[in-house]
Amino acid sequence: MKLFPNLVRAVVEAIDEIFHQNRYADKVIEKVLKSNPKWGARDRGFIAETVYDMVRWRRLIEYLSPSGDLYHLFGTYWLMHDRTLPDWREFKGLHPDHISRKYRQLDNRAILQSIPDWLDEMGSKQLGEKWEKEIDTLNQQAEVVLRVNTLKISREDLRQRLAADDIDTYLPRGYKDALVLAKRQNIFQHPAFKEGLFEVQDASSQKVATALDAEPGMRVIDACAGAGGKSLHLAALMEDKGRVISMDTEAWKLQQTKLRARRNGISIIEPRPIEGTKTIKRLRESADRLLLDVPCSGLGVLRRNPDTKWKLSPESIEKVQSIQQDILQRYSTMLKPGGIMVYATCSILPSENQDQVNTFLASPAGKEFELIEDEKVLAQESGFDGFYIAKLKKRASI
Ligand SMILES: C[S@@+](CC[C@H](N)C(=O)[O-])C[C@H]1O[C@@H](n2cnc3c(N)ncnc32)[C@H](O)[C@@H]1O
Repeated sequence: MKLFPNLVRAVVEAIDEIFHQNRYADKVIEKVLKSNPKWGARDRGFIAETVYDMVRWRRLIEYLSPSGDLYHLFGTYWLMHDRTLPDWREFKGLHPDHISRKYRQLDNRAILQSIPDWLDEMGSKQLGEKWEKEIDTLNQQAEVVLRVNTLKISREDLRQRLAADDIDTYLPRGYKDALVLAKRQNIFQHPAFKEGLFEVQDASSQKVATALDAEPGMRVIDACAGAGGKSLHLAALMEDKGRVISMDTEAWKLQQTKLRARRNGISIIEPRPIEGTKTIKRLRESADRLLLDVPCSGLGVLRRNPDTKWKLSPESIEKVQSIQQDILQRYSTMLKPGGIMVYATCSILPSENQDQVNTFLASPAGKEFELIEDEKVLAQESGFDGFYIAKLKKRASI
């Protein structure tokens, strides 16, 4: 594979901002790609994938590199993939045999898997023998999964429409609205996206709305709706009949939900920002179905957001866990007696998942609830993102 100086420069500049100025990888990549509209799809793909992969393998690269020089870091990354480096002045001082010897002698799992020590300890403590394979899987690149908007098109028809443009997809077993792209590409450019025929949503994430068993005509609250991925899915499952109240403390995210609903041809979504405790109290016992897709560490979606590894800390995880319990305690009051509530995270840590549900069930706020079932979705077993989905029922009043 030939390296082009301008593309390597773009990668190195992006890495500088992400590693040294602590900026978010997706934002930096977006800015870099915008800076040169002449780059074609292959160049863009090279820059984006190389930057993400270097972010993913940051700790290992820094360990193996002879120095912290950005070109040395890039060259080390390149050599780690058994590729050869061109004879550029910037790569002087890099020796493939030194790097491979250092790699062969390495037996520290946290460095090999390119994660902080505290994360390796936490994962191993909470997931036991499943941890090693899980972190290994979470270090691989994710596939691109589409959720077909069944309000507008069937899965088979969308598949054919994409195939006509040489976009091959496969049908993953057990996910009835999902299509997986055979090859990674920027699918947002396709006209079918602009027509609202699909959304990009991982297969594990597609299980969340399905777990609510929402029916047309019901009143559903999605209490942590964000940009609305699950609200859109819920509205499609409800055939755009009834009401989906999409709430979030970040009102700007709900603007996205609104735009996406329009593109999807959905009319039943009502965005409602959470302005304080009153917003919740006003909706007491008003929902047939309640989704709590709570903020979490995001450890189940590391394949998609590799820089999460470097942004998290034991303290930030502890903080998000207290928000999760607070949401369970206060928001569960919005469910009608006899209704169903789903608690979901994109984390694989029991402390954010079943432990939270058990704490809730043992508390006064949880005494009306019973756990119907829960699913601990590990990336190593599903082949998709790591998730947790618990389905609870509130006893009907007598
Ligand atoms: C996992 S994300 C939601 C993703 C979204 N459901 C989707 O499918 O696209 C969690 C969301 O919870 C929101 N959030 C954080 N604290 C909250 C709180 N106390 N009440 C409600 N939402 C909150 C965040 O702004 C974020 O959008």
